[in-house]
Amino acid sequence: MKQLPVISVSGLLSDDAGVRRRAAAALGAACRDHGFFYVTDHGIPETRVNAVFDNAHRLFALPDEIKETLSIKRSPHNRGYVAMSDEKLNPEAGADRKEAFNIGTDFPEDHPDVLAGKPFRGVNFWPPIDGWRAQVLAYFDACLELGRTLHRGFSLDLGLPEDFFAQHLTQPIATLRMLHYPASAGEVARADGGAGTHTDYGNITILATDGVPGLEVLNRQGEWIPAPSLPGAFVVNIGDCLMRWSNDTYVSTPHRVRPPERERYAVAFFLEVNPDAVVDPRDISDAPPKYPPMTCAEYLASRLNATYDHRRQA
Ligand SMILES: O=C(O)CCC(=O)C(=O)O
Ligand SMILES: [Fe+2]
Repeated sequence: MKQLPVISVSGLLSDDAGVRRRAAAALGAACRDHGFFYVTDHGIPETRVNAVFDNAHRLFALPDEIKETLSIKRSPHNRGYVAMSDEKLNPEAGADRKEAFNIGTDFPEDHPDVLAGKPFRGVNFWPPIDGWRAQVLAYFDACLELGRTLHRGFSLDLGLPEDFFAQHLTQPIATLRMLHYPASAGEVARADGGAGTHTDYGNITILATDGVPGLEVLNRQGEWIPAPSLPGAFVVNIGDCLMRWSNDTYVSTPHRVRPPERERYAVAFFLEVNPDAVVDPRDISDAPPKYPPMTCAEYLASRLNATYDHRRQA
């Protein structure tokens, strides 16, 4: 494979069960064979995607003092601003040359789960920019809907009841993450200096990138192939949580971001499932389970703790 497969999701929305089943089989083949693919016909308007990039530009242009008031170090719930070099996606390689901003599933301050301090159930931090919150949440909701549609396809493909994942996606852990990579300015740097080689942690990631190259994916032959942005398409990849759940039927695939020649922006939507959902390979596979059952929140916390110094110190 030299190029990621392209999967149209329109068939997953058909009223005809046969059409849905065929669309799910094509999706499932991409999840088994590659774990990384483009998704087209997803129904999210270009204006919505453009608006979120515009808001990412406005956010990262804020002065450092303001971004620091929104720091992820003030949130036990993985929300807020991650400063340049504060993250190591590949802990063995060193710090990533990028800054990021995380928005989680939006809860009010007085929500019972927030008051109880449940993991990943916190308030978001909002930058002081007009219209920002509403536009970003609209994009968040659109990605969540697409994520639910894809999970209906996974259920069908995996031979489960079509609503198997829906019950675990009522109030999932989900993170919309804006990313900004500075121009490498011609320095010789690590091939994965923008984002260290890693697999994603959750069930799926829905990624939009601007036209600047940088993302690369490790194919089954062990070669790094570029994953350039394709107009109108998202890049979707399987994360480790769904790989575990499916007992390795679906695969999460290593990827990295090269330090880009020009500054680069990307917006990733990481979709997990409800925090208390038990991720148990026996739900999906009859083969001997390769992983013990774990809740989604436990699994995600274990992965984030390995990525951020501030979480281990807390
Ligand atoms: O910037 C990108 O294209 C990908 C970023 C990524 O892989 C991640 O944040 O998990
Ligand atoms: Fe990633």
